[in-house]
Amino acid sequence: MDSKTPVKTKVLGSSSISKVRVVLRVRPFPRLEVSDDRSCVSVIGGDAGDASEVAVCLKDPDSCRNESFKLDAFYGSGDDNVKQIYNREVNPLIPGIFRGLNATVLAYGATGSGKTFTMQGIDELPGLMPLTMSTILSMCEKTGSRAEISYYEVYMDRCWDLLEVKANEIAIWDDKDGQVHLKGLSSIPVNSMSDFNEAYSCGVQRRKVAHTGLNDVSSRSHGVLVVSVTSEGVVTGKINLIDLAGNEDNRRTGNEGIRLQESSKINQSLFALSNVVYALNNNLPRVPYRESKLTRILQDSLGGTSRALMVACLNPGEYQESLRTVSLAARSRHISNNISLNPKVETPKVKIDMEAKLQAWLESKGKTKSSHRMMAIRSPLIGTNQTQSSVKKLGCHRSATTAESAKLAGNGQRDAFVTARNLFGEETTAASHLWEPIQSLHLASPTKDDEKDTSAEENMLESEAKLRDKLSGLEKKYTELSPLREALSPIDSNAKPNSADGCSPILKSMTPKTPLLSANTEKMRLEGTCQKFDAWSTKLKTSLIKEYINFLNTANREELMELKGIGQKMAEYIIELRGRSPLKSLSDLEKIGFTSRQVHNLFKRATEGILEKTVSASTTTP
Ligand SMILES: Nc1ncnc2c1ncn2[C@@H]1O[C@H](COP(=O)(O)OP(=O)(O)OP(=O)(O)O)[C@@H](O)[C@H]1O
Repeated sequence: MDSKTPVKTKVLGSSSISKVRVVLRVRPFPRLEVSDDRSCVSVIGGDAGDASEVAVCLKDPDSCRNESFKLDAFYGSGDDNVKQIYNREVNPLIPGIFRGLNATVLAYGATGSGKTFTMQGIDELPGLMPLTMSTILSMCEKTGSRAEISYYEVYMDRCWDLLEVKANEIAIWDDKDGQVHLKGLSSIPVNSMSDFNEAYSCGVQRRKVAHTGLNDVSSRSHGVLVVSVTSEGVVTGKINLIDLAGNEDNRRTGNEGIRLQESSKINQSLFALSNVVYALNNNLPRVPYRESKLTRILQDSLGGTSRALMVACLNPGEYQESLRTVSLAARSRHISNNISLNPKVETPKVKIDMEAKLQAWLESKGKTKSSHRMMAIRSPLIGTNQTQSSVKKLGCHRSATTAESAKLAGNGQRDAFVTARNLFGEETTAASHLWEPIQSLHLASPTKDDEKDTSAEENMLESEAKLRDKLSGLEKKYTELSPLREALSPIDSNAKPNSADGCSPILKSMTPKTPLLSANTEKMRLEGTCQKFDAWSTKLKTSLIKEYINFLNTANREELMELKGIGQKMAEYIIELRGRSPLKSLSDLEKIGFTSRQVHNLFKRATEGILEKTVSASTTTP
């Protein structure tokens, strides 16, 4: 974290806990309004400027009732308070965006409290949005990074792209890490402030505003400007700048018809926001993010992985509304976010480390690093047509007919196990060792998920057991020709059939009905064989996972849709997601809305499919 950043942060290993920072901004009274001493808000003990927190007092000028709240900073009604907020609160967040952190700045408050003035500003006094853009552009120049913007609004609980000429609704997806994905949201590169002003002002004009009894130009939607920083085509970090619509008391706005409907949607979404804050503050087991589009968007900023700054805006002449705003603001201040680097930044680092590890291992074994072999290890089938067709069959099994299976009988079995063949390669024993350093990387993800989700683990174990059983069956039938036999050759050489039925001891050891062998040496040999078989099964599983992921990364839309559980929308989203960053593990599927269990079931079905096909094909082989 930046040493200067005002965001309250506690470092915890690779991630850090950062509380939502909440500052108060008071707009001036309009010119003709009563004098400043009618202001309902004041700072207890004065504003020390650099104090770590301030106590704010809200006083009802009519009843003299007063209440105090603690916040992180106070910005009084001076003309330049937006610039001050920018310099002290927002500017320190920007370097983090270039290092892979995300941030959110949101203006919250009642209608007419100055949120749009704070975020958007006016020509003479630019708001936090243009000020942020300007700093990001100058940092891009220094670092060689690029900036892109997206701009959208949440109107009547639906999201609309503000940079598109034609109305374009966007869908929201969020993953298990709280990362929000907006499907179909456009983004445009910005190289200068004039690029920005051109695109942004068009967006501002499209945003819905209307005259109400409390504000001449009142926002009817929540507006979100996203500025992303990219380096070598990969998003490093981004900042969401959010101008919320204000809470409205409809006894005072005089809203009717569509204005009233808009107002009720605005109030509902802000109520959902207060429920989220309440749940987070009270450690409730369920945080109701899904109650509204607004809370889904804010998921990463409230209790998520992003740094967050709330600018609570007050109209000093509105006691009741100010009380409501400050009350929620003070509660939001206790929310902790678990700040971590954007995974898109972390991943290449891990990859490089693994390559280095593999290289070191090869050298220690006196083997030359052949680029050909390295490619085969990283992605056994990458770039070949065979890859696509063979892996595609993983998901096609349900529609495959017996006749098709029979047709596959000769080469079919080979095709079905192309995965295993490519995994183990020509030099089976040597290739198996090459996998050792990589195993930990690729198994890491499913294992971590398995810990979280025991049912998923059961599924996977069940799947693996079936896999073993079926492999054993095939081993019996295809001792001569089976590619699997080639793949399992080290086991074969150790475990010669020694029973009357000609089954290998491996099969006996895998079934509980098999009588125990009495001789100690035989038992040890058998145990060793079992261990090897287990190791090979695990490697095979790892290989299948890799192939499946490879397929998801390379298949076209139609091919993806042949996988059970993937419809057109999901296929399109996979293509869009992998365009930004290729899928690296099964758990990446959770980013597009699958639960951990669904991911495991999806893979399980595909694995069973390939084996079912092979077994049925095998029965027709003479
Ligand atoms: N610092 C300021 N100096 C001068 N005028 C201000 C200042 N802050 C806010 N205002 C004025 O107050 C009025 C209301 O502000 P604004 O539209 O930003 O409120 P809002 O909170 O966004 O309201 P809504 O939720 O209805 O959209 C505007 O006319 C704006 O120009």
